[in-house]
Amino acid sequence: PLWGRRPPNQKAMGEKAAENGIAAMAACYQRFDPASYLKYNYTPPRADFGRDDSIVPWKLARLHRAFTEGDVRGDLLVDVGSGPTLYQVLSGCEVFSKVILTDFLEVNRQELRRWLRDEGGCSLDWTPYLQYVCQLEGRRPSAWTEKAAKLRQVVQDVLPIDVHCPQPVAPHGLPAAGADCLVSTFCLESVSPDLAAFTRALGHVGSLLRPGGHLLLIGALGESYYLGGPGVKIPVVPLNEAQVCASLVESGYTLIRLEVYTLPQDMRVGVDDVSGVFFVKAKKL
Ligand SMILES: C[S@@+](CC[C@H](N)C(=O)[O-])C[C@H]1O[C@@H](n2cnc3c(N)ncnc32)[C@H](O)[C@@H]1O
Ligand SMILES: O=S(=O)(c1ccc2c(c1)CN[C@@H](CF)C2)N1CCSCC1
Repeated sequence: PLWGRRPPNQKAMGEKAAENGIAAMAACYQRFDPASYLKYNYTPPRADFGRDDSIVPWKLARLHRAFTEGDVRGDLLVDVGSGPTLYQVLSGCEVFSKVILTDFLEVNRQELRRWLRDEGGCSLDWTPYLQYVCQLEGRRPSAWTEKAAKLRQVVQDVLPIDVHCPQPVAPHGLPAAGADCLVSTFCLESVSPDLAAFTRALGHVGSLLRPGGHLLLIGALGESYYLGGPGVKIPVVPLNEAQVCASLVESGYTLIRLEVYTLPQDMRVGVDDVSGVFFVKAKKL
């Protein structure tokens, strides 16, 4: 009889709801299409190297500065939730002797491996990105071929990852000492059903980082959805700066710098409802 049953445990109900939200998110990602995603976000007008107010120069310049201003050092850089993109490690590959790329989906890991093997058939030509970062480094743009070779040389592996697992990467996938630096772009808020899950995921990825290591985090502000393919609407947890800062502190990081970019109207092209982009440099306590 109902009156004889133990009242449902609030904690168990909360955990079940969290599991359901994460499972629903994973189901969305089964329809993610790398080629469409790259086209929506990494070709003009969003990826316009000729515009001073373009998001691309803004992001690449912040990554370049963060990797080269002297406090970030070590051997191993891990990119969390790489997707099918490489721009996020173009500066880091000059600073770290080992880079590990990661993603939840095999289709994205395959896209990355296609570029790394230089076999052709990639969905996007990264040359403009390589050339731009070479210029940031004071090199001539034609040095992009050397940078491409450098990146292919330092990438050690492309591993599966699930940021909702307390141990996001399989045992022995990474050295026991952890990574010296993590970079993650547009991942955590795009795979978490709510703010609590985003904060937990931040803590989980922190377990991959050695104490004193750095986290470079780029993400969307005020975004509630994006298109991961034609008709593939993926929910995003809308964040503001204060929530990003609070989640970092709650997950054991100390904030070094947070910068915000506000998307010009003509870059709001219907593939998402993002209003801004944040760049965070933080350190694991
Ligand atoms: C919006 S994309 C970001 C891709 C890339 N980092 C960028 O800057 O464009 C989000 C990525 O998170 C990955 N992802 C989905 N669920 C995940 C999970 N549970 N753990 C880690 N990554 C996940 C997706 O496969 C996708 O590649
Ligand atoms: O900042 S972007 O405009 C950008 C890049 C990627 C994303 C968004 C925005 C917003 N939706 C995210 C969904 F997860 C993915 N950008 C696109 C051009 S290259 C640099 C990054």
